[in-house]
Amino acid sequence: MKGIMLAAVSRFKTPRWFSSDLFLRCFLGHAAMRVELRFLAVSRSPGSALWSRTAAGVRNVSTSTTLYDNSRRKPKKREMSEKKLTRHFVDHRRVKLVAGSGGKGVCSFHSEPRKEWGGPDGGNGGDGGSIVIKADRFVKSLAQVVPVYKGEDGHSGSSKNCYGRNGSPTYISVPLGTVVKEQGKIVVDLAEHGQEYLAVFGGAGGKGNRFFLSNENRAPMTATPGTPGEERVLQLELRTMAHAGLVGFPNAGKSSLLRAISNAKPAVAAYPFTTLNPHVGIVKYRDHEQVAVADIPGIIRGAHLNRGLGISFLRHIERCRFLLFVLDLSAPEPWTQLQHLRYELDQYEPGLSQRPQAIIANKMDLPEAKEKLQTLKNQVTQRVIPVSALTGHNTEELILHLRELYDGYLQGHGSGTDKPIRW
Ligand SMILES: Nc1nc2c(ncn2[C@@H]2O[C@H](COP(=O)(O)OP(=O)(O)OP(=O)(O)O)[C@@H](O)[C@H]2O)c(=O)[nH]1
Ligand SMILES: [Mg+2]
Repeated sequence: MKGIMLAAVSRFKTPRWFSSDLFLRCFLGHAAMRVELRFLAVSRSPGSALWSRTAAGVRNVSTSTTLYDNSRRKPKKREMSEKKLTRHFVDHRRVKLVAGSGGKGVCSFHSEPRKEWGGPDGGNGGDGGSIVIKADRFVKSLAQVVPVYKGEDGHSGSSKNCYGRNGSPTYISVPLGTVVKEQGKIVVDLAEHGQEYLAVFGGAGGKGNRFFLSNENRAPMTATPGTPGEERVLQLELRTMAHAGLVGFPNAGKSSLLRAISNAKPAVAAYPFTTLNPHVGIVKYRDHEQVAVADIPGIIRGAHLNRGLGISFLRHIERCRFLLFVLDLSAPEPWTQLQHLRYELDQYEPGLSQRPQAIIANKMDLPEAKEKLQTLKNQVTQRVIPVSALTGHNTEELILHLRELYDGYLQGHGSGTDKPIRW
C-alpha cells in the first residue's frame, strides 16, 4: 500500500501526468473537477486489483461541470398526482370586477406675463380602464383568476389643457371553453382563441373648466370629477371541450380506456372516484386528424342531486359532441348502468343522453363477460363495442368507430362556429 502511495506521488510529480490533467480540465471546460488522486494512482499501476474496475468503466472520478451537466439527459417532469391536480385545477370561479374610475377634470387658468385674462385651461380627466375577459388557449385552468379585479383609474387632467391619460384595460386570461355567467344566466361563451368579452366599462373622465367655457361664462370655475367604473359579479365556469366524452360509473375503466387509446395518462386504481378532474387525451389518425376524448369522473345514481362527485362534472359532458358510455361487464347487470347513466344525463339537461353515442362493454377479458355481452346486445339497439382496456383487446374497433362518429359530426356541423378546439 505504501509502495502504491509512493508511486502515486512520484507519478503526480511527472510532467507527463500534469499535462494530461491539464488537457482533461480544458476538455471539460470547468475548474471544478475533482480527481481522486489515490484511485488514479492505483488504477495507473497495471498490476493492481483495481485496474480491471477502471477498465470496466467504473471510474471513481467525480466531476461537476456545466458541460457535463448539460450533456446529461434532463429528468422527465413528474406526473402530477390526482390530488395535487385537483388543487391546481380550478374549473369555476366567482369574480368581482370593478372597472377603473375616470380621472378628475381640473380647474385652472392660463397664466403668462402680460396676458392678464388667459382664460380657463383645465384639461379633462382620462377614462378609467375597462376589464376584458379573454380566451387564451395556453391557459388550462381558472386557478390564476383572483376573486377581485380593479381596473386602472384614469389620470387627472392638468393645466395648459392637458388631458389625463386613460387607464389601461385589464385582461383576464381564461381557458377556451369558459362560460361567463351572471346570476345563473349565460352571458358569453368564450370558445375561440383570442375571443374577448368586455365585462365592465371604465368610468368616464371628468371635465376640466375649459370644457365649460362659453360666451355667457368666460371664466368658468366648474370642473367635474370622473364617474366611477362599472361593477359586476360574474361566475366563470370551465367546461371541457372534447369531441367525445367517456361516461360511466366509477371503476368502469374509463381512465384505463383513455390510456389505451390515446396519449393521456390519467390515474387508474381499483377504487371508485380515482379520477377527480376531467382529462383529455388525443387519438391520432394516420391522416393527421385528431379526435379529443375526455375522461370524465365517475357518475353514480343521484349525481344530479349532487351525490358522489355531483353535477359539477355533468357540465363537462354538455360540451362533448358524442358520448361513449363505458359499461363495466364485471357488474352483475351492466345494462342497468346504461339506464342510470342516461337518466342522470337527462336530469341534468333534457336530451343530453340522445347525442350520437356508442356503448363500450369493457373488461371483456373477465370470464363471465361473454354471456353478459350477449344479454346487453339483446337489451339495446345501439352498437355495442366489446373491449378490454386492460389487455387492449379490440380497441381498434373503438378507435375506428370514434372516427366514424367524428366524420359524421364534421359533415353535420363542421362549418359551424361551435367546433371543438384542436388540442
Ligand atoms: N380485468 C379488467 N380490469 C380492468 C379493465 N379496465 C379497467 N380495469 C380495472 O378496473 C379498475 C378501475 O379502472 P379505472 O380506469 O381507474 O376506472 P375509472 O372508470 O376511471 O374509475 P373512476 O376514475 O373511479 O371513475 C382498475 O383496477 C383497472 O385495472 C379491463 O378491461 N379488464
Ligand atoms: Mg378514472
